[in-house]
Amino acid sequence: MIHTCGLTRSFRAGVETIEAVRGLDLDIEAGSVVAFLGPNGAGKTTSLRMLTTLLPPTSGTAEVAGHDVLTDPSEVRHRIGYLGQGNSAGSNFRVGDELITQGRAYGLSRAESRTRAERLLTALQLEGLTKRTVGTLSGGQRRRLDIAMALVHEPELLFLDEPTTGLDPHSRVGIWEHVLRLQREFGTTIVFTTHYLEEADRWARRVMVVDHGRVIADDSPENLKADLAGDRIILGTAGRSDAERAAELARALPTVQEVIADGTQVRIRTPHGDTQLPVLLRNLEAVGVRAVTARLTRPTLDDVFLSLTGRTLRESAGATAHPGA
Ligand SMILES: Nc1ncnc2c1ncn2[C@@H]1O[C@H](COP(=O)(O)OP(=O)(O)OP(=O)(O)O)[C@@H](O)[C@H]1O
Repeated sequence: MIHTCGLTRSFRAGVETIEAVRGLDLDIEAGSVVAFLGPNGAGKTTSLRMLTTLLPPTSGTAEVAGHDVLTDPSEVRHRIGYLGQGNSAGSNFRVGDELITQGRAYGLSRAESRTRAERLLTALQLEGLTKRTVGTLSGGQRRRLDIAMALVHEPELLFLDEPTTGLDPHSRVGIWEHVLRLQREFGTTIVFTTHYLEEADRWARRVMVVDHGRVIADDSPENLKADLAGDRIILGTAGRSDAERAAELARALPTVQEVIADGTQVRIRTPHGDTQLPVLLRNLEAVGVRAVTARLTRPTLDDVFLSLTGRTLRESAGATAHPGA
């Protein structure tokens, strides 16, 4: 559905050249749900804008929904839906009319536009608001209308740039449930950007971690967390010598990534904490060492970002990426 090769975009800002996207190579299959996750300025929006034909690349190629973004932009646009950051429909129109007009703009007949508008309003639970003017909607309702607008021409591929930023947690979950239901129903490919780690983790099947214009990791959230961060087991023991003995036994376990004995505590990093913890407890018991406490914590995508870059995404928030070279 998306194939890019060496996609690059730089901007000139005075004497400075900002390399916003540096050689993006992508292969995204139809029906995927893919998240671009990265700090401010990482190049997520610039990537989406190139893929949606809104911004020409400096170099490289991109084929989206079977068409080249540079030589066939209108074919691409007919096949995709795009929800930009902070989009919002005009405020004086009624919700239903707004959607019908959008359908007409895509060349649908009035009857077809109306049918699709009704179906989308129902799917996005906006049917009770058809006659309301857009300006009276809440933030979450307005964002759902924006999504309906991006879907009215039944695109094969939907790009969502920070679809839930600024919404309350309840509305955020609601929006994702709607989008993913549509995805299941129509097989739409979804590509989205987000700052919310938990959204990428929960809703995407594939996460591309972006930093300084490059993809630095690309896998399912589960694999990223297991391979790059690992679970943490924290054992409390009755004394230092018990902790040292426990650390020795932990190091002997297969696939353990890191073991630190710190006073009476032992911290263990492993990709399979849930299966390693009972084994470790059994091994401890066999040598007469008692764990006073045992805790298993699962990693987050922020732990993944930390292990890749030495920074947390939260630390990076607000920093604009101008890496220089
Ligand atoms: N029109 C422009 N002119 C100059 N620099 C730009 C322009 N658009 C983007 N940039 C720069 O390119 C880099 C990447 O920006 P981009 O908006 O793609 O990042 P992002 O990952 O989407 O960030 P955010 O999460 O804050 O939206 C940043 O350093 C940004 O300042």
